[in-house]
Amino acid sequence: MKIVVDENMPYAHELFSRTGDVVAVPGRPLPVAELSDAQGLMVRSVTKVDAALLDGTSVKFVGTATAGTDHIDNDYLTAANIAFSAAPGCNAIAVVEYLFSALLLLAERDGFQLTDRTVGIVGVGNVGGRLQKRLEAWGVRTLLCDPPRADRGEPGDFQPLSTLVAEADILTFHTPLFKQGQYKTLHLADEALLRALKPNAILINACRGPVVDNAALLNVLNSRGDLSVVLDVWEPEPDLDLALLAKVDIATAHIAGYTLEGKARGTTQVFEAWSAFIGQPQQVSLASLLPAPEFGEITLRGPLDQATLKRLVHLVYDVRRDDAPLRQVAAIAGEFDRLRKQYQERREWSSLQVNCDDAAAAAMLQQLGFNAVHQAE
Ligand SMILES: NC(=O)C1=CN([C@@H]2O[C@H](COP(=O)(O)OP(=O)(O)OC[C@H]3O[C@@H](n4cnc5c(N)ncnc54)[C@H](O)[C@@H]3O)[C@@H](O)[C@H]2O)C=CC1
Ligand SMILES: O=C(O)C(=O)[C@H](O)COP(=O)(O)O
Repeated sequence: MKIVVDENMPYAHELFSRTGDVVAVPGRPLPVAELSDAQGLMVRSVTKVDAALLDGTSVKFVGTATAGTDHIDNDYLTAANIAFSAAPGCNAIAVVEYLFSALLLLAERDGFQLTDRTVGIVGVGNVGGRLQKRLEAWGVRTLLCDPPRADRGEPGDFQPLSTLVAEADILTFHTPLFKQGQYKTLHLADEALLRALKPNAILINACRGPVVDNAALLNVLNSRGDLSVVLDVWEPEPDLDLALLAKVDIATAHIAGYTLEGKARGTTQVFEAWSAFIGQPQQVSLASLLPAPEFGEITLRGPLDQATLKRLVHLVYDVRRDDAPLRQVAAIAGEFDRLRKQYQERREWSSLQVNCDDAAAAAMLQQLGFNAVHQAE
């Protein structure tokens, strides 16, 4: 049995070779000839999976080790009787930790406390929901917009997008990319929305580039110097607009979800689905795959304020390490994807044990997702 996997998928060789012969390939462009005799195809978001890729091949199962699925033609897969599985939520923690790093940096630069700001979260699923919990644990007011969940009558104080635009100091997008339909998100942040943002607002997009109209954003930034912008995703990728990049406060190459844990979860989720599909169901323990982190344990003495939280967060991950390289190479063809393929290992906050002599600090850090322990002295 031949299984073709994206080479940017940690642990894929180790896991999938339990069930067949594994061939690792680049995802953009993917060498189509490898698929003619393959039964399984495991991709990431950079590979468009449709009739053009799969017609005439022997592929019977497609897995994507990603949360987003806008690169998958589901109608085609159903019609062609090809099974499909994604990895919902695999990298949600990574995206939330990316956002905290960015927000703590902007708060320090502009001299504000996050607890004095209102954060509007558009799309309250795996990412948005975790973001809400961690922000609220820190004492930050959130406003939530998720029309599909509101229409299903799910519990939650869901507001119209216009309310978030009017009231949020920070507006962050965590929706799928829907190009059409009742819940269309393509250019959800259009020129009118961007112009209506509050004075000194912060706009964040870490879901899919086209959810924010990038041409409109550049127009608005040319006339509104008060806005701050954090972009992890771009319209288009990989050839992003260099004029926009120059105007953005924090800019990264679609790596918000790139913790080792997040990627490994993605691989294990699709491996488990694949192994069930071929009738050899296997469960994988993430802990058995992951190496020890670079920083394993630290002691925090005294209480936890925003400045201390920022230092702690940045011990594990500081988004500036991904901003600078993008600015250096964005103009060079192929470099956006190279940055993503050769991504320096990054871990989640839970990989750091924080020993605290202050019980309240330990309790807070636990709520935020650190492995915090109260050790009375
Ligand atoms: N930058 C990165 O590295 C990453 C990006 N993503 C992107 O972020 C998106 C969200 O990720 P998850 O939270 O894991 O997905 P999810 O599917 O768990 O949550 C998405 C939420 O958006 C809501 N939604 C759908 N249409 C909406 C609309 N028109 N307005 C407001 N809300 C709407 C859904 O009801 C759902 O609650 C993914 O679809 C993916 O495209 C996800 C992970 C990593
Ligand atoms: O999971 C998603 O959705 C993402 O956006 C991924 O983090 C993107 O990573 P690649 O699949 O493009 O490597």
